[in-house]
Amino acid sequence: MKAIVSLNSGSSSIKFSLFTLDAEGTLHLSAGGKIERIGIAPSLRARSSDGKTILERDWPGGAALSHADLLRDLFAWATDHPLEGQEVVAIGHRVVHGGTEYAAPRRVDAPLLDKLEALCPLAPLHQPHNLAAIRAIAALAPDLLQVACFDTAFHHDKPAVASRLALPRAFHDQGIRRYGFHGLSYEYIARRLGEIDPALAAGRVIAAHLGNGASLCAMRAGKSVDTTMGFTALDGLMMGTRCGSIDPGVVLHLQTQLGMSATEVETLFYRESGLLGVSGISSDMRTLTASAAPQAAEAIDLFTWRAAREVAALTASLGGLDALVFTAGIGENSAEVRSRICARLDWLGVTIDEIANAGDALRIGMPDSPVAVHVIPTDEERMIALHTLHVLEGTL
Ligand SMILES: Nc1ncnc2c1ncn2[C@@H]1O[C@H](COP(=O)(O)OP(=O)(O)O)[C@@H](O)[C@H]1O
Ligand SMILES: CC(=O)OP(=O)(O)O
Ligand SMILES: [Mg+2]
Repeated sequence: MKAIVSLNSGSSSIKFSLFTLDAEGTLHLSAGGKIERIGIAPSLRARSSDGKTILERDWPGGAALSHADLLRDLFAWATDHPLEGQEVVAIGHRVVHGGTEYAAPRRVDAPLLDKLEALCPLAPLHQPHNLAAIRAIAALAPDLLQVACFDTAFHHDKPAVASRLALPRAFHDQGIRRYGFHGLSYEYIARRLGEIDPALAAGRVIAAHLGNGASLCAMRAGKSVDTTMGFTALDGLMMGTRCGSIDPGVVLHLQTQLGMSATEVETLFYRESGLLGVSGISSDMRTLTASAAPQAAEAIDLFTWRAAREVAALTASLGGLDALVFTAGIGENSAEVRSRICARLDWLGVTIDEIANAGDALRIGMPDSPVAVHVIPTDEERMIALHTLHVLEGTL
């Protein structure tokens, strides 16, 4: 049976899925897994579609292991365990930055890789891992179709006003503009909400992708009209290790007054800030919600305050709000974070049923809440597989 593999390298995780293709060309999940807590204490778990664990592994003392190290181990395991009766015909990848040029999934070739390589400085926590995985697979299986699916693509056609920075025009013209990320996740959420509640999906929706990277997307009729991330995945919300939006005067001060180099500022903003920097304890929300330290509470407070504030800002972009959807690692699993964000949005008509919320139910809004509130698990891997299938079929 033909199969498609999806690979999604996030900032703290590597997620992967195997989908088989039936005679009608429909995808069926066969197995999936993730390596999580990369940079802290990586662990891997993969399950078959019936929920059985097929692979479990820890890397004790593995905080220093990079995405590349862990991918190497994963590929070594995959090579030692060939799939019986399944022929992988394509591998789809999440590639975080597609720049101005790539607004749709693309078959990978050498010129494309060179163009994407040039975007690495704009996504240092992601793009290098995304491309390293593509190159590693190309070395193992040079004839295998590989497809790049861009996080930026979903936002490509958002209104001009949500794409422009208030800089002289020449900077915009050379690509210094607001792109937006987590697009595969938002595309999936838009589709899924369309299945769950088509009328709601046709309205004004804010999706909150709260993972190690975190952003919001304002959608009207399933299309992105605004988003909190911009030129890079550093903008917008406070994240696991990223500061999110920051007064540009701080950058100038760090460099001119504190003598920090550009590389030091990059490390500070991408890797040492956010939940990790404010708490001084961890970038991982599970650790912080379990901690009694006041610094952990302060980090969570700042995270939820920022998220609520940005929901209000995106509500202005939409001219009102019909639904708020939580997704990704924190959004799907942390009732406490959802509750604290929604409590700050009570005035906007976001009122939740705490019992449904505590149970991670699909619908957590009060029945009479003016704004519907949902928890929808994202599935970037399925979106990648669907795009890869379209490229395979030549329909893209
Ligand atoms: N049960 C949980 N409660 C609170 N936070 C959780 C839970 N499960 C996962 N998370 C958080 O989700 C974040 C990782 O999200 P994820 O979407 O997997 O990351 P990535 O951005 O790397 O794809 C971490 O902060 C983790 O602590
Ligand atoms: C774009 C981004 O921040 O992705 P992730 O959430 O996987 O880190
Ligand atoms: Mg992610």
